[in-house]
Amino acid sequence: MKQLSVDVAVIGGGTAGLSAYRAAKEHANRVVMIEGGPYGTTCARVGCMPSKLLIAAAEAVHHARHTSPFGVDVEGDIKVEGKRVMERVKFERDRFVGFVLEGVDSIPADDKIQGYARFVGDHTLQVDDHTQVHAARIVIATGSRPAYPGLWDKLGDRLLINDDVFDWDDLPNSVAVFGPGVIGLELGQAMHRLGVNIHLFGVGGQVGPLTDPDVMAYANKTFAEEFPLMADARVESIKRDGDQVEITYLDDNNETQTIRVDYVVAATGRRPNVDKLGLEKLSIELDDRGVPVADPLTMQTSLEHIFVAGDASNQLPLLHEAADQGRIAGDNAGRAPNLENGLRRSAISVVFSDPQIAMVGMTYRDAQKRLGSCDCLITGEVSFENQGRSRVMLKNKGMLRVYAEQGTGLFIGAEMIGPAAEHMAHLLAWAHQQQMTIPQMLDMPFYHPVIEEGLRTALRDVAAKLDTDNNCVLECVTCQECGIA
Ligand SMILES: Cc1cc2nc3c(=O)[nH]c(=O)nc-3n(C[C@H](O)[C@H](O)[C@H](O)COP(=O)(O)OP(=O)(O)OC[C@H]3O[C@@H](n4cnc5c(N)ncnc54)[C@H](O)[C@@H]3O)c2cc1C
Ligand SMILES: NC(=O)c1ccc[n+]([C@@H]2O[C@H](COP(=O)([O-])OP(=O)(O)OC[C@H]3O[C@@H](n4cnc5c(N)ncnc54)[C@H](O)[C@@H]3O)[C@@H](O)[C@H]2O)c1
Repeated sequence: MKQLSVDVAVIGGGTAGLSAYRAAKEHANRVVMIEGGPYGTTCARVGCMPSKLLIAAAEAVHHARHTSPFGVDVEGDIKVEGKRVMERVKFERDRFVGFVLEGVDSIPADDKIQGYARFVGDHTLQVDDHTQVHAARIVIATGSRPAYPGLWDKLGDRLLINDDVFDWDDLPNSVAVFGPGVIGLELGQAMHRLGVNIHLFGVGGQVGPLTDPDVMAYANKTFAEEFPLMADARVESIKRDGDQVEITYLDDNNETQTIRVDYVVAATGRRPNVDKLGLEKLSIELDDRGVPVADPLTMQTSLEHIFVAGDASNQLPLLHEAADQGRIAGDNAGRAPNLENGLRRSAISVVFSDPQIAMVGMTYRDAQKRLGSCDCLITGEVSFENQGRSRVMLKNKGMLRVYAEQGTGLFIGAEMIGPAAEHMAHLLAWAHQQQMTIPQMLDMPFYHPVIEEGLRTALRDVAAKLDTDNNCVLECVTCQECGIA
């Protein structure tokens, strides 16, 4: 057994791990990064990038099929060649992975250990059966993996996760996607537009990551008009039938329907990879998902020498968060015991569906919890259905709701589905991080004719409800009865 003593060991060589390794190296002499699987990061290999490549192909065919309302007819059949679609997805994906691998190659060989690590002591990691690493500080950056009901394993090779989709050589005929969350919506809609016969099944009516019931209802209706989406599906059975899967469910009219599909894609959420790390051997505080609880500003856990970052932290499983958290965790693991608070940015998330979905700052659910009970939450909204520029471009589907604090007028969050949501979300996230008020946001320039004029309408709507003499927030935050002391 090889024995190594190091200042910092980083478990995981994904986005968070690479970021942590680089940050720790700024302060500590001996830093190692332990990676059990392939290098290249989840984002580039099987996440953000290949999913957006598939979506780009779907957008191309969708545009080609929807020129007629502009008075433009495309002659002849619009053909999707699945093999060429997947060739481009994989070619471009490999290019992105290649850039990551170049970065990994530039790390000295002595700093990289191949194998899966697990704790065998507070400061000791066992890597496969070949190396023991004794580390003064440790960063857990092990990412996450798809989570789905174990019973589905009986579907064998007909059950797929996102990783498998991006390895297809051709597009299949039919797919049932379970989980209309972020991955399910993005992949499901893209496959549908590329000609795959899809059914998307959810539970409890949840669509995307939204928490605002009005925006969620709009999203549900919009996507269900385009392809079969059962957000509250009553699935009675899922069984393998030869090379297909047979699914029986009750439709909205309570009638039994049976479909046969080539594949089931499980997009039912992801779980942090912390369950096989031997954490039970440590006296570390865990949350209800078994994830080490960490201070979001330092990423330090309840054990002062252990830090956590990226999807493994169960905070915000997004790429830019993984990079930020990795930097903070690595920096502090390197400089310990002199920790520094890192920069945590305003929350922003985007679903690359069409229309796009985006959320900024506090969710509606959290805003309601914090301010709703004492009537201090004011909201404004806009529909994009008659919004000038959106209508010009025939992108006039969607709604945006903004949330603010009564009295102060502080902008606290927004949820939306609509055109250019990725860009609007950035404007809003920047305003949120600058702690701007609704009147300050309305003082900013708005060009004409742009989709952002819709945002201005929503801001004016909330501004009309703002009463700056009202000190209800002050009363609310000290209100013992409503539990917000
Ligand atoms: C289909 C899909 C689309 C997505 N799209 C977006 C998007 O558009 N925008 C966005 O912001 N986010 C997106 N995400 C989320 C984003 O990809 C993740 O938040 C991000 O990649 C997480 O990075 P990470 O470093 O935490 O994990 P990873 O990159 O997964 O790295 C973790 C690494 O740890 C290794 N590992 C695990 N256990 C051990 C162990 N015991 N020992 C050693 N090594 C170990 C793994 O092999 C892995 O390489 C998407 C995710 C998916 C699945
Ligand atoms: N554009 C992006 O930024 C992007 C894209 C993809 C993934 N991601 C990240 O990856 C994470 C995981 O994505 P995800 O889509 O797997 O998770 P998710 O939590 O967004 O969605 C899971 C969905 O599956 C549903 N579900 C759970 N069990 C089910 C069952 N048995 N049958 C049917 N539906 C079921 C849930 O109700 C939920 O709607 C996201 O939270 C996000 O952070 C981000």
